[in-house]
Amino acid sequence: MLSCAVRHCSRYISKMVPEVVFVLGAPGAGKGTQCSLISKEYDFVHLSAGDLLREERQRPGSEYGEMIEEKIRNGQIVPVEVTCSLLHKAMQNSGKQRFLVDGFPRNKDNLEGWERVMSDKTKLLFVLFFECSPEICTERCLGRGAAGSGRSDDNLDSLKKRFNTYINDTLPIINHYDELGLVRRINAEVSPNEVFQDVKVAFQEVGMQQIAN
Ligand SMILES: Nc1ncnc2c1ncn2[C@@H]1O[C@H](COP(=O)(O)OP(=O)(O)O)[C@@H](O)[C@H]1O
Ligand SMILES: Nc1ccn([C@@H]2O[C@H](COP(=O)(O)OP(=O)(O)O)[C@@H](O)[C@H]2O)c(=O)n1
Repeated sequence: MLSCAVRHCSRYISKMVPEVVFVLGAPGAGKGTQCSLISKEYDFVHLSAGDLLREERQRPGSEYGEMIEEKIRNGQIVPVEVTCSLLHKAMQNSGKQRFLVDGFPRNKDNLEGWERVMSDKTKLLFVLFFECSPEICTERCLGRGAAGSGRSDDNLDSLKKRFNTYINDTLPIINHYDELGLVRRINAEVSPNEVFQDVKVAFQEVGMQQIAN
């Protein structure tokens, strides 16, 4: 009886595929701010590709530290092998089932790397796309820098390069998911709270319940 229950249970666990929402938008569109709000009200773990890369850059003995710093400062995208492995490890270490993958996939290399390694292991629920003008985004990133973000890329020189990368490399990825009918567009030019009201509707539409407080 017990062994039967264990067999049944392990079959159930092996069927629980981790669920993922990709969170995309220009630098400063408010991805991190919204992910933090979402993870407080929904059972999702926030995994920021940029934060994971910045942590890896700081990790003593990391073989990738210098390469990551150079890419970040120049607004370029780190090779997917590094980023995907950091995301994969963070997912496994969390022991959780639902993830907001913030700032990924950001170019063709990211997309293909994820498809090679992770797409069979996970289920993509949808792509949350925060739409915000370059002017507002630039102002927000400079504000974040002035407020002491300590980020080596919250300056005008890096921002110009980050926007070029966003337009040339990230928008085609968003268009790819749009063609698959997976993109949920959100106006990110209003206050964080107003943005979050629209975000909640997107989560409700895929059947996600808010966590009772
Ligand atoms: N809706 C908003 N209105 C005004 N400022 C915002 C809004 N969302 C975020 N911010 C601010 O803009 C900056 C960038 O936000 P952040 O969430 O870090 O963006 P991203 O993760 O997309 O780079 C932060 O200083 C944040 O406090
Ligand atoms: N998938 C990713 C995400 C971020 N990054 C790097 O990390 C930088 C900062 O990304 P971020 O998501 O933390 O910040 P924003 O540019 O969205 O404000 C990017 O400009 C890239 O250099 C990357 O290489 N690959």
